[in-house]
Amino acid sequence: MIQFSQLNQKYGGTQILWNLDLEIKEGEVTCIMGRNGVGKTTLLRCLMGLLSIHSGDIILNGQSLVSLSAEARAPLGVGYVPQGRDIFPMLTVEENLRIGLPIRKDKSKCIPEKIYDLFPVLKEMLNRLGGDLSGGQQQQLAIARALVIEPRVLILDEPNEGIQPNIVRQIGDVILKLNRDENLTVILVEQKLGFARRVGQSFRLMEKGRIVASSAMDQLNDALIKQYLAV
Ligand SMILES: Nc1ncnc2c1ncn2[C@@H]1O[C@H](COP(=O)(O)OP(=O)(O)OP(=O)(O)O)[C@@H](O)[C@H]1O
Repeated sequence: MIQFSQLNQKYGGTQILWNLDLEIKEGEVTCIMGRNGVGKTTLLRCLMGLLSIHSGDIILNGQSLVSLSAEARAPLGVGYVPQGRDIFPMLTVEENLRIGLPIRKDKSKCIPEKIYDLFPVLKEMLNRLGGDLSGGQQQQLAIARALVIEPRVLILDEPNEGIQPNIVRQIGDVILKLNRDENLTVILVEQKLGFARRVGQSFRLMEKGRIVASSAMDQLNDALIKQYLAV
């Protein structure tokens, strides 16, 4: 579904991604894992068009994305929940959610009821400012906002950072439900091993801007954890 080929990315003179090859399979929850600073967020930002790449290609369902602007990528069915959530604190919950409506294929003017079924807490807080929500509620809002566009692939960058356990569980339930019921493809950058094992079907381990191991989640063994994840 998504293929990264020989991707190279640099911040100024500092190269972060090195000839990176990666395949994301349709209908799978793929966890991208690795220690801090190995380039996980950089990879996602390249996919979303928020960073330009030096060379290589990113192909979504047969279409190369690299010449497309960030604005042109979301309508292809890519929903993005960035690290740190990036909700609009001075807009209400409803206004945050409505941002995605123009991108929907059906051009609906209403937020689908499904969003509130997945995140009931948001329905109770529609008129509250985004900045007044708790961290966990903001994360749920960020995921809901990405789902409003009806993505075929949902990209989540460390959705559980700083979030209390009961909300982490709810976020996991939502990912599992959407994957099971709608065959949603999910790319999840995740540091928490337990969460990755619970929701992920496969993993990709990164080190120094390269993919160093890829397999089914049940193959993520102690040796790999020690080599590429333990701090
Ligand atoms: N805007 C920037 N300018 C220069 N270097 C940057 C910039 N953003 C990130 N980097 C560097 O690129 C490298 C990869 O960062 P990135 O955020 O992609 O890693 P990560 O694997 O997502 O880490 P973390 O788990 O801490 O979020 C790091 O060395 C970081 O310092």
